[in-house]
Amino acid sequence: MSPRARTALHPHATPPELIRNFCIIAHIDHGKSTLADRMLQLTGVVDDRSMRAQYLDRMDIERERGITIKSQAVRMPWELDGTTYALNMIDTPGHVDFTYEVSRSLAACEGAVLLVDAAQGIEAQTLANLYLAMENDLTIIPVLNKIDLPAAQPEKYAAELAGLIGVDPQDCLKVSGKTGEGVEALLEQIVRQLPPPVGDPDAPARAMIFDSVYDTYRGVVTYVRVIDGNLNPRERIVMMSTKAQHELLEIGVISPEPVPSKGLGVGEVGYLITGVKDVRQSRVGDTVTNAGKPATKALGGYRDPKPMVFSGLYPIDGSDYPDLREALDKLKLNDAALVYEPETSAALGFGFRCGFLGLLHLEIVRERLEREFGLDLISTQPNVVYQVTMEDDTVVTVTNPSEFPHGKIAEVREPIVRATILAPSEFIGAIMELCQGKRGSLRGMDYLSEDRVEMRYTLPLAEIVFDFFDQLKSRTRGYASLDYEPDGEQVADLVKVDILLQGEQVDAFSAIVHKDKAYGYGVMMAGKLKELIPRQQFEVPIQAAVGARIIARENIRAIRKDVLAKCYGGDITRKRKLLEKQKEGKKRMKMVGRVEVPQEAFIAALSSDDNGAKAKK
Ligand SMILES: Nc1nc2c(ncn2[C@@H]2O[C@H](COP(=O)(O)OP(=O)(O)OP(=O)(O)O)[C@@H](O)[C@H]2O)c(=O)[nH]1
Repeated sequence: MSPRARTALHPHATPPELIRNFCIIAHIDHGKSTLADRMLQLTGVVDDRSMRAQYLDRMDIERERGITIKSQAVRMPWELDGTTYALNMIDTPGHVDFTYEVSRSLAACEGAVLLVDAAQGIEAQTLANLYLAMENDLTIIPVLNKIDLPAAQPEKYAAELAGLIGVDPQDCLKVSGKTGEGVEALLEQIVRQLPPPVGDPDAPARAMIFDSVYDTYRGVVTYVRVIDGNLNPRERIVMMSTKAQHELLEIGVISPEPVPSKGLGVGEVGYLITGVKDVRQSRVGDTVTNAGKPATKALGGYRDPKPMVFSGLYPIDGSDYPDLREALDKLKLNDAALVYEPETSAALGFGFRCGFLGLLHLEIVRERLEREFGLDLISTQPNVVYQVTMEDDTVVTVTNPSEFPHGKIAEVREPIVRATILAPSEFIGAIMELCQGKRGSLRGMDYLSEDRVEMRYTLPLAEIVFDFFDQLKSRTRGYASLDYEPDGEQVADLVKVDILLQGEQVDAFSAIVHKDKAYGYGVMMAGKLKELIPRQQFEVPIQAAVGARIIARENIRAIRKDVLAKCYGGDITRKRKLLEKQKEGKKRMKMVGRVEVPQEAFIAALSSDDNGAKAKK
């Protein structure tokens, strides 16, 4: 049956009692996307011929990295006892940076399949996602996955999982997303155990926007979940926060490609197209209603995500600045957690200071900007947000080291997180050592089973966002898992380290670091720049300074590069040509005071691979 024929089963909106909205939540790599693939196949939404692994991971980056970044909603028919139900599945990302996507998806569902790898057991994000689902009052179906693996211990982990959510171990379903074993039984339980959506079909329409994307041909495509009433093609709709009115050109469901329908009713999940090109018209979290019979009260909306890590993004070619602005506007539509505002840097020119949920988020945004919009970008050293209180009680919020105030500072506060680490108990010592080195303090520790512990720490965000996860993995041979959430701020001994070239400060290289690490940063940066900046016609000192105090120094020795040296005697045109060529080369240089710094030196000095700012996967 073609997708179109299937929706013809319900030419108008599907009655809510035949709808089940669910998501799959799990720790990263526990097999959500693979299970989703099997469901698409079993329900006939994707035929065997068109099937490819990770079907719903539509972005190239997702497929290459094998991770889910965006949530995806898809509708699948499933027959039970002679009745055909519409199952709306929302596939969600597992990485801690994308928890925001997960929480939005959860708000669109009545139930969650909690998936646990039967060879690994419960991990840190299993817990984090479970708590999110519980906060949203979702019905939870516990499922052990990968039972085909020889190392699987479904009985052991069923007991762990059952203990966690307070059910009988017998009630944990056992499946293999790879072989398909147990997946039909799971689909049946989704219909039986999850409650159908409730809403008032006769009330004015209210639909929640949970995602939107920009399509070059069709304009903005908005994904909604209908709470009350109906939305129908050709009627006029209103976005409640902006009061903007549009005509609904097309409305439909994703199954697995967009399929137009004759309307969406209570509990349904689908998409809207109004032909609008202005990306700001469709705000995630906004409520859509009918213009003819508008609702008076908007739905609750989502909590705005708070960016945790900031970095400057600059086009390598300064003339790409307007393109970068447009690209950010479009990307923002598909990534509500991204924030940005224009900034200028003496060294890098015009760019944007952008806020991200974490380093992986930064990496993904940068990669999407480069790939989807063809931009070449440079990103500056990432940093967290600091609150600086001056002695006269004024408070300065610092998202960029160059904003760090001069003058009399009373205290500097940095963000901290509440981290949960799950690991086999033999690694307790190694984990404690790592956390202490990162200025952490232990809040508590519990045994989940006799050989697995949960350790809870308070840690500075700045210590955790960079290489913490890599170090944790290497010290625990890959067995530990980590999750964290913001937990306020603390006073810390922080200083700003500046890098000076011949006495001139280079803003792009300044960093705010803990006092004990200032020296390390200064030596590292000065050493790196010495390698990267070519010799000039005079000696160039590179210094690292905290305030007026120099903490590290390197020297680039002088050289006199006389391009005319070889042109003895010689004719004047040849000389001119050589001088022209030298001028060309200079265009790609940035001047810092009298020092010429090649663009490549900035890129190399700030490249994340070298400064230890590698994102965790
Ligand atoms: N043996 C076996 N391997 C599986 C099974 N399900 C998934 N895998 C493998 O586990 C790995 C992770 O699977 P994914 O489906 O990509 O995991 P995910 O949870 O969607 O990952 P994220 O989207 O990044 O959160 C892949 O290598 C899969 O091939 C299973 O039932 N059995």
